[in-house]
Amino acid sequence: MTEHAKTIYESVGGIDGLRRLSNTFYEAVLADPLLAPVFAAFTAAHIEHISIWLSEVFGGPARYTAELGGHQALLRSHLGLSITEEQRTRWMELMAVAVAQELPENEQLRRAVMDYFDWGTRIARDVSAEPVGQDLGVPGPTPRWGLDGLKE
Ligand code: HEM
Repeated sequence: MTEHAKTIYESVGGIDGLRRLSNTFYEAVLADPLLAPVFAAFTAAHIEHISIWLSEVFGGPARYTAELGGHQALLRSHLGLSITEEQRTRWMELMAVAVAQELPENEQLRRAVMDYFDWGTRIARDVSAEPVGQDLGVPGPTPRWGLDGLKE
């Protein structure tokens, strides 16, 4: 019998694991002089929304698509933020610390998660250069990410 290969979502402890990761990460973001100004409009709902998004990307339920506007809404929430490469790099550094603190000690798992964030933050940075209200067309469905990277 072949064992069911676990999704990243399952391996990190489902949405509760992703909530812990998000909480730890945003605590650091909001204390960071380079990133705090970008998140001036931050609310607690942001942590829940990112946990729901990450759950879907990492192989859990498709709730972001069903309840929060899906891939297009995710992209739209970054319009107009003008994220610099320096800010993106700091975002990654703080996320690496949160991943080391909150995720299981499994190097393959941690690397796959950080690979997703490296990929996703580049998209966020590029979209953020476009003005608020920009028509993004219809993006593909919410990406799904596994231990081997982006799934087609
Ligand atoms: C893989 C990378 C990323 C993911 C998965 C992600 C995810 C999200 C999600 C789900 C939202 C919507 C939150 C909501 O509905 O309340 C959001 C908004 C936002 N994101 Fe990102 N994001 C990423 C990268 C970044 C980066 C690199 C920055 C800036 C350095 C950034 C800054 C923001 C800001 C300022 C908002 C609006 C916050 C607010 O509404 O209070 N994001 N992001």
